[in-house]
Amino acid sequence: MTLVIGLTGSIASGKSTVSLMFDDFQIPVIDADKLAREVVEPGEKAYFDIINTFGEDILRDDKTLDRKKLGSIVFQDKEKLQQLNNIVHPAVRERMIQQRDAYIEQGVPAVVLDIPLLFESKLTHYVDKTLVVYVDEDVQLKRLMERDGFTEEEAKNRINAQIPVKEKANMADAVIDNNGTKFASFQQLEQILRRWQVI
Ligand SMILES: CC(C)(COP(=O)(O)OP(=O)(O)OC[C@H]1O[C@@H](n2cnc3c(N)ncnc32)[C@H](O)[C@@H]1O)[C@@H](O)C(=O)NCCC(=O)NCCS
Ligand SMILES: Nc1ncnc2c1ncn2[C@@H]1O[C@H](COP(=O)(O)OP(=O)(O)OP(=O)(O)O)[C@@H](O)[C@H]1O
Repeated sequence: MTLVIGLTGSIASGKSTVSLMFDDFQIPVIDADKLAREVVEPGEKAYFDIINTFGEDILRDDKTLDRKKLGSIVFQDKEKLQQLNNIVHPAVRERMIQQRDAYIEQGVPAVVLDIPLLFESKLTHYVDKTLVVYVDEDVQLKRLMERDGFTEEEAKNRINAQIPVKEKANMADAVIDNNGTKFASFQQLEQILRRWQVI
């Protein structure tokens, strides 16, 4: 039996940081952000749908998507964000399910679906257990501004496009408190995986 773990959090709460730690336990990770980048590469259906909806202005000189520009449009306009989600999400889900099922078929003990919008998009039925990477809001804001060079307003727009991470923590089967060091988070992950009997 394969345990399917849904890993989530809020923007810059530390999902990617924790997702790398699964490597130490030989547990594979399927990354929704990565798939969302693949499905909008030039030539893909979602790429053309995005140009039809948002215009050629959101392309860079080399015809790839200008993600910063598209982000600054959709994160200040809920309707436009919804339009983008409607284009990108179906293609991401299809690839995610295909990959999840291939791992289940191989009989691995556990597989992780790293999905930022696991709760927002009501995808919890894709997984057996939910794991939330939590940080306090002030730490989240600081790490986001530092990592992406956003102003406070830009960072808050992105944070506000998701359910507050505190609420997600309340809905989760397990929570990693990522306010401390990365090593402290690693130790919490190890304990959770032992409790779930996958290591
Ligand atoms: C708007 C886009 C082009 C901005 O790209 P950018 O490279 O700056 O950010 P990236 O994709 O790496 O996402 C960073 C983080 O932003 C947050 N985020 C991304 N998309 C969304 C969204 N639709 N709603 C809320 N938060 C989001 C997530 O926490 C994600 O981890 C891009 O995020 C996108 O195409 N989003 C729509 C697809 C989507 O929902 N992806 C998330 C997982 S399926
Ligand atoms: N415990 C920690 N201590 C210090 N810095 C951390 C810690 N965890 C994560 N960070 C840093 O905070 C930033 C956000 O972390 P990360 O990129 O893992 O978040 P994320 O949830 O994957 O973000 P996104 O939703 O944008 O994909 C990164 O710069 C990362 O190096």
